Amino acid sequence: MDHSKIETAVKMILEAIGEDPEREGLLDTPKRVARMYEEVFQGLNQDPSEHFKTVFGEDHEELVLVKDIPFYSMCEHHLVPFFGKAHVAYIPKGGKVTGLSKLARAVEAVTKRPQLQERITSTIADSLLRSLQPHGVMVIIEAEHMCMTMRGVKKPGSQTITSAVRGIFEEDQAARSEVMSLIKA
Ligand SMILES: Nc1nc2c(ncn2[C@@H]2O[C@H](COP(=O)(O)OP(=O)(O)OP(=O)(O)O)[C@@H](O)[C@H]2O)c(=O)[nH]1
Ligand SMILES: [Zn+2]
Repeated sequence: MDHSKIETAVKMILEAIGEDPEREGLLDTPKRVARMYEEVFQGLNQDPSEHFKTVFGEDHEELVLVKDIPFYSMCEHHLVPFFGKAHVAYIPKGGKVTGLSKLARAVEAVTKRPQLQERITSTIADSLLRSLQPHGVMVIIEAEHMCMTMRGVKKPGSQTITSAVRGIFEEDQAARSEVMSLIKA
């Protein structure tokens, strides 16, 4: 990541809003923001599928759900945070299960970029589907968008829920309901 470019840009924004980038409290701000962007955008060069290379041979062809995975992302329209919880469910096939933490690692890789909630949801689902070829995948994300709470339409507390449903979950209403009730439990 080009830190000096970020620093120059942040200094220009501070000047543009009528601040004095040379005052004591702001002197190190461009450097801090560059370090912060390095951290919050660290998923940009990551492929979530990389995490699904850890595969165990386990004869479990029933639901696996990791729920309440906290995440923070940045809305690509306003570059302000949106954050919430991701729930990732799949039904393994052919004895291929992945490490549970890898589901959370995939969420990290996909959320730490300028993003849209819909794209996060479908990217995780499609990546899991391609990597493990399971019977089905279901990803649900619930989030609060700060561009809708602290500015603009100003609706604090509003939640956006997105889902991506693949494979067996597309036809099987009971399987979808099982996931939904476990998420709510
Ligand atoms: N679909 C989708 N929209 C998002 C997401 N994050 C932010 N947005 C929306 O992106 C839209 C951008 O709309 P614009 O009209 O181009 O920008 P704006 O004038 O700042 O819009 P307002 O937020 O309505 O003030 C807004 O409606 C946001 O709520 C997201 O993850 N998914
Ligand atoms: Zn936004």
